[in-house]
Amino acid sequence: MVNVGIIGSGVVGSATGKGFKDLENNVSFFDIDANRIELLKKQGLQATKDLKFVAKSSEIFFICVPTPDKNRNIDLSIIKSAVIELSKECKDKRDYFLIVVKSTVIPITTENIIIPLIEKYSNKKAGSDFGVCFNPEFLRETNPYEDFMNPDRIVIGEYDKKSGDILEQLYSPFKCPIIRTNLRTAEMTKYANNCFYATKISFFNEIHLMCQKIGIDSNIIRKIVQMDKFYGIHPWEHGHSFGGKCLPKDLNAVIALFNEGHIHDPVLLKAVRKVNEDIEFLNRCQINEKASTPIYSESGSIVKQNNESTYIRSFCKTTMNSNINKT
Ligand SMILES: NC(=O)C1=CN([C@@H]2O[C@H](COP(=O)(O)OP(=O)(O)OC[C@H]3O[C@@H](n4cnc5c(N)ncnc54)[C@H](O)[C@@H]3O)[C@@H](O)[C@H]2O)C=CC1
Ligand SMILES: CC(=O)N[C@@H]1[C@@H](OP(=O)(O)OP(=O)(O)OC[C@H]2O[C@@H](n3ccc(=O)[nH]c3=O)[C@H](O)[C@@H]2O)O[C@H](C(=O)O)[C@@H](O)[C@@H]1O
Repeated sequence: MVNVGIIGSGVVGSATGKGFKDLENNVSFFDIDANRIELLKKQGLQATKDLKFVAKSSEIFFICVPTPDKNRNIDLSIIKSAVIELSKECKDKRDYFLIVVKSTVIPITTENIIIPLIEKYSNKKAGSDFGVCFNPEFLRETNPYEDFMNPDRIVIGEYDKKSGDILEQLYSPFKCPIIRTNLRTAEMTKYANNCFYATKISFFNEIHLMCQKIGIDSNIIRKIVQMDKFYGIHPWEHGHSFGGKCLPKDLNAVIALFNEGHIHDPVLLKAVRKVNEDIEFLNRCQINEKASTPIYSESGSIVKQNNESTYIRSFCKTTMNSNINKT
């Protein structure tokens, strides 16, 4: 039995806390919204606006506060303030404690922002006085508790082995794979998961837009495509462009058909081709770097031969950036 504190008891915090409570842990919920607290109390749960009480009575904290969008970027102000307030209340803790970030944050937030804030406001030292994990949540709004209790996998990004061991122990009743990794990999995994989902939706919507104009039901296509055994699998290590006899030519053909026919500007498929060209170009640079042969710019002119790898890499980067700006 572990003493768990939930900081931010909304969709994720409530599901997380209820789940660990149902797994025989002692869970207290904290929130700044009195209505949220009342709702949880009515469900017979230990919920309070008293952060001092939660800080004192918990050994593992889950930070589940919002990280909303602000001008198409992440707003970290809420999580920063929540972490600061919790850290202040942890100043007097004598025993080791673990802080687990479940809120979705961009890579290296936990290392560069969260941990320094905890150390500053608690006067404690990461590693010796407290541990830190980033533990992305994959539940959906529609089934939060069921999704929390039945994850496909549990990802534990750990500051150090001790932090990861403690969190893995808490998750030991779960039967799914538990992946241990570093903090930034876990943070990025969450974004990759959601962005892949979003890409698939926009991909089939792009197919839909193209098909709609020529009388094809794209839902039939989706059903056939997802029968492919490779559908959900990414067959190889990243960093290699795709080639072969068919993928490049078929991509060009479908882009040309729908673009030139002014049926739909296939922006997503063009982006797929662009990424592939950039990867190809970067790899060519690196091969040239190794072979120290001249590099040819896209216009065909020889870029000044220079064996300085930093020069070659920065040339590739500049070229790629200028190309990206063109799209
Ligand atoms: N909703 C979802 O399906 C999922 C959300 N997430 C992520 O989890 C995080 C939380 O999202 P939700 O649970 O959906 O948000 P929510 O809005 O449902 O709940 C957040 C709770 O935090 C409380 N709160 C706000 N400021 C606070 C503070 N300073 N201290 C304590 N509590 C505070 C709010 O009153 C609210 O009750 C976000 O980063 C989100 O991206 C991750 C996976 C799934
Ligand atoms: C990759 C993935 O499945 N992400 C999940 C998603 O949860 P959420 O509840 O937002 O998922 P959802 O409601 O099924 O879909 C999100 C959006 O996508 C739309 N949607 C979904 C499926 C589909 O075929 N077409 C479509 O347009 C939905 O209408 C909705 O607007 O986002 C959650 C989150 O991070 O908030 C995340 O934890 C969940 O795992």
